[in-house]
Amino acid sequence: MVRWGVLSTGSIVNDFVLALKRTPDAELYAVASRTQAAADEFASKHGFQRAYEGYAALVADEQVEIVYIATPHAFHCDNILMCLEAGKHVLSEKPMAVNAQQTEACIAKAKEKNLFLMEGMWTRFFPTTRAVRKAVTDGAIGKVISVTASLGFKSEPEFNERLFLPELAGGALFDVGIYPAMWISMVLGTPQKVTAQAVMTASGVDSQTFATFEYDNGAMAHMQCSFNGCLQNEIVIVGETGFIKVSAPTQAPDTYSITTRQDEKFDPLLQRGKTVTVTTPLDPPHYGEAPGYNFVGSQGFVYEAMAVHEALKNKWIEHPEMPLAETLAMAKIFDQVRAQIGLRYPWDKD
Ligand SMILES: NC(=O)C1=CN([C@@H]2O[C@H](COP(=O)(O)OP(=O)(O)OC[C@H]3O[C@@H](n4cnc5c(N)ncnc54)[C@H](OP(=O)(O)O)[C@@H]3O)[C@@H](O)[C@H]2O)C=CC1
Ligand SMILES: O=C1OC[C@@H](O)[C@H](O)[C@H]1O
Repeated sequence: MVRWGVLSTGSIVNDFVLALKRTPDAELYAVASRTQAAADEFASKHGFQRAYEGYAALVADEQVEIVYIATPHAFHCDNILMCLEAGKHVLSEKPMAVNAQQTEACIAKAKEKNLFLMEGMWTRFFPTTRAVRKAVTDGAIGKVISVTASLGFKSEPEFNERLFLPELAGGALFDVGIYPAMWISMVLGTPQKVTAQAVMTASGVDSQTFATFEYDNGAMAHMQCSFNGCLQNEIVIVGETGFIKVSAPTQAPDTYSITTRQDEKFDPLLQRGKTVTVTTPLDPPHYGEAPGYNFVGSQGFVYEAMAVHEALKNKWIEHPEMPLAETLAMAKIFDQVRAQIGLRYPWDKD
């Protein structure tokens, strides 16, 4: 069994824990909150054995093997370092940290302590994502020339204040932009050049950011994220001999289609070819019909939790499907995007 501890009692921890209950070999051991009352309530709702006031108290518990961190973005780095220092493996919600310098510090500490660390890019472990990655790697659509990826929804401070507060590292880029950015990164790797534009809120975070990634091999990608409205929420990967579309919700995908040249009659201008659509239903299968979850597709956290268990069993300090180098590379790209769009947080130096 893997003894899990979770930091915070917020919206996503609820969903993660519901999925953990369905993950083989997961033991819901401890929860910590800023207040004892919230920790107690969460523990009794979900059946945790220990409930702690303060994150440090949970981290001091020797029985905890791995900690799932789901605090606001601004605290991830401190939380991760505290856990690693105490000898705990860590799964941190996205983004791992709020700039490249912090991300580097977290990765260095994990390596120093020989402990597992991963940014919670749960999308990576869905069967659909894995199938798309394999199709691209196997050359099903030929050399990739472009990726367009978007994720956006209408949000207001009333929905969740943290999304709009600079002191919590709010903004669309970190909250949702990281999903399309990581889809692009999975397919094309790290871009050589990035150009970005944004719409800013009165509170000083980005409510919408669009960025273009350019690659030395001639490929290009476009990333869109928004709190101002529902974007297409689709991934389109175009290769020289076909294309792949991943349907919404692309952060928790269950469906993709692949269109390839069927034969000599393929007409590129008509975009017709042989299209195969593949759906891998979640369990429970339907979006919006998973009782108790706050977010669509959260049943799919099982895949991420299983990947973490696989890593721990094999004594890996990182998972090959969401490697630390990729997290760091994207943190560096996001530093550039933030500089270009003027997204500054209180701790940023001039
Ligand atoms: N993978 C996914 O699908 C999703 C991932 N996320 C990620 O999860 C993380 C948390 O998001 P979410 O659950 O929506 O956030 P919430 O605002 O719902 O919860 C955050 C929790 O962090 C704790 N916290 C500690 N310090 C503060 C502070 N100063 N202000 C507010 N809360 C604080 C609180 O728990 P307590 O009081 O118990 O200590 C709070 O409940 C983020 O990294 C986010 O990007 C979010 C949604 C979906
Ligand atoms: O990761 C996330 O996915 C769903 C969004 O609603 C949420 O704000 C974000 O943190």
